[in-house]
Amino acid sequence: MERREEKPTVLIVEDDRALRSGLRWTLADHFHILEAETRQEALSSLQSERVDVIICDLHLPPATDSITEGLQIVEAAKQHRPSIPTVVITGSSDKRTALEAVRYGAYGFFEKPFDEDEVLHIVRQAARVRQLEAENLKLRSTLSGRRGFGRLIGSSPALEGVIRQARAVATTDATVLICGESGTGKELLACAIHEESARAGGPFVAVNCAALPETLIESELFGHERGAFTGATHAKKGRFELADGGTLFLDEVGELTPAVQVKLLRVLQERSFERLGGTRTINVDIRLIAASNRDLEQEVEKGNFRQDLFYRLNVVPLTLPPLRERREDIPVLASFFANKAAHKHGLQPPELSPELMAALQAYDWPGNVREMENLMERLVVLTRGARLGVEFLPEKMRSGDHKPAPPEEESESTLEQAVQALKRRMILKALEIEKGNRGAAAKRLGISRSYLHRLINELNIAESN
Ligand SMILES: Nc1ncnc2c1ncn2[C@@H]1O[C@H](COP(=O)(O)OP(=O)(O)OP(=O)(O)O)[C@@H](O)[C@H]1O
Repeated sequence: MERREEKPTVLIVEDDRALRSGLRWTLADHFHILEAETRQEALSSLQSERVDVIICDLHLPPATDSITEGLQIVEAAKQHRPSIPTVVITGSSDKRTALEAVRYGAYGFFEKPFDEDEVLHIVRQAARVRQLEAENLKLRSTLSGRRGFGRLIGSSPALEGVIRQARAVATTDATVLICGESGTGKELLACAIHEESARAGGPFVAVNCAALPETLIESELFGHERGAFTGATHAKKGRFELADGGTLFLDEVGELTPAVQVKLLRVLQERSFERLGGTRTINVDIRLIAASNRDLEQEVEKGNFRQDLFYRLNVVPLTLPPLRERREDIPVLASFFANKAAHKHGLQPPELSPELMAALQAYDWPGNVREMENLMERLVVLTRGARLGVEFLPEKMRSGDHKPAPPEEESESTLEQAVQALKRRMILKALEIEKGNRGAAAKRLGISRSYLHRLINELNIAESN
């Protein structure tokens, strides 16, 4: 398998072709170069490729007269771990915009027409910062001893039972299927299995099958050749190729369309595939871990999921229980996430009051550990104090009687809260009508499947099967 040489990768996001090629020419000796013309193309590269530095024009189509497209790229780059430094390109009379971008989190800027030495210098510095941050992160996770199964906080018999089984399977190459409600830690467990396996030195590539638009899934998974479809301006590796030598984690595998299920089955049988629009057979050496928050056996019975594929995936089944079925883990998780949030926001680790602990213990956690993580961060940020109490808890948790919840619009006081409550209700209704099928629910709501997926995560919506 061909491997990219170890130069840092710079993604140039610029719709002006001449400027782009000038930058490529300036940087190509020292960096591996990727190019994009729009925000969408840039975000897709960020998902599928390792990018170390982004150079980005703030004025990108379709909104070339504003800087919103560029700022959204700066924002997306900040979300990566470690974050990806962005260097923005500005016009000569545009210094205020550049400073605004820096305030927004951009690493630096340069003006057009650009000076080659200056660009090379700033991009080198940005790449160095990224490298240092990556080393720092690695060091921190080694020092805190949280690698592999050590990342999973909790000591309930239920969690320990799953970890025991996972430990046994980690040393093998067997395909694993992890089931559990949304937010129970399926991806974290998959990553831990990878880190404890002989493949730990290879990549761990996670794909959320529900978050990818239906039209893109095949090319995201298997890659495509140049010209394979309109807009395929260059060849691209799929996630299977990117995971070569490591582990591929297919999250929400129950969301795959029948056509992709067939193709996946073939790949699992033969360990080889062709890119979209290609004829060359590509062989990969991967370990597959799949996950689903739906009961796949039921999906097979309903005819939504191929039985042969289910058997291929379900070699070693692991089930992560919901948080309400392992309440012993709640206190330690709450303290862990409170400390983590405090560290992130530069605050002292807070103490958790007994009233808060009692409320956390009594709650049912429909969004599981993810909901807990988000809540603790919110409490830490709002309280900014040495002791976390119940004053900033959502009403439904403070009363201790959260079942059944009151109609949310009535209990929400701001417009934003009411809108969120309405979104949540409509999404739950659509999912119920479509029996949990996210594609159909998205269609019913008139939004894309990936947007629906984002909303489900943002609003901590727990789906029932
Ligand atoms: N036992 C745990 N200890 C520490 N952190 C945890 C634990 N379980 C889950 N988390 C954290 O909770 C969040 C949600 O976990 P994760 O993304 O692995 O859930 P998931 O089951 O894959 O969710 P989804 O089905 O929605 O993709 C992550 O930030 C993860 O690190």
